Amino acid sequence: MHQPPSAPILNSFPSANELVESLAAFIVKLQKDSIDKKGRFTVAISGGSLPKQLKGLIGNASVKWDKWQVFYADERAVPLDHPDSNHKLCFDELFSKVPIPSTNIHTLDPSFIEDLEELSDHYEKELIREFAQKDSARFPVFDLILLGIGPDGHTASLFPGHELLAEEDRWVAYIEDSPKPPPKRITLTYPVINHAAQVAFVATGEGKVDMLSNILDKPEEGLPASRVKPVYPGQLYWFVDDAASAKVQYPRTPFRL
Ligand SMILES: O=C(O)[C@H](O)[C@@H](O)[C@H](O)[C@H](O)COP(=O)(O)O
Repeated sequence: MHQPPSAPILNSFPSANELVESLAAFIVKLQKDSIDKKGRFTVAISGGSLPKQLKGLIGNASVKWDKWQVFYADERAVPLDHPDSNHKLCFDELFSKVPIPSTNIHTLDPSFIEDLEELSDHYEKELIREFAQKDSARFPVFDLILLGIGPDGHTASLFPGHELLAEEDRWVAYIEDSPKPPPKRITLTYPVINHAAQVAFVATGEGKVDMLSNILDKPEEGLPASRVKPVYPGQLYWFVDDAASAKVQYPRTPFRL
């Protein structure tokens, strides 16, 4: 019998520093468990303010960068050195500052950016290469997917009311009309996000306060971020600061590893 998804775990921190340090400790622990079990750690990362929140990993001797396989939860259809590129953002904020082999970072193929169908198919094949022969599951099982939330409740490039919310089959899909610029993007789909072993949202600042309480206290509204419900035994975590969670009624859990 199928178990229902576990309830999200909400960790709220009084300061930005405590959040950054706790998030790094959480990631290092998941990394160790994954490497002990499978010899690798598969992570998907989105853009926005998230890469900056990962600075607790820089200079951290416990991080085994050569065992990481990094994908982007969503990416903009632009060259890799374009100011809108999530890869450029992550590279500037994190990957240029740590000893990760460049072959462990799975970027989109910039030669396909004019053709979104090709671009997303190609990225899906990149995932298949990493996951399909190693795991026999229908969908890839990322060890960790790290996501942000937008002011309209979007996450990755899954926007309210968009047909991509109903995607049940593809691993990677494209969007040509993103309400957040730039309009052309590719994104992991819900089946992939919801098959991850762990998913963590990171959201900080009072600008997120109303949206955070909508997502956590009114999941029945079906905002894109509320639809992130990893299938059992997957677990969803929230790493937020007290400014962002000020209006949330949903119970907080004291942070522990
Ligand atoms: O490429 C993107 O646009 C992002 O992946 C997007 O989903 C982002 O994570 C949210 O919009 C939150 O952005 P902030 O953290 O900047 O608020």
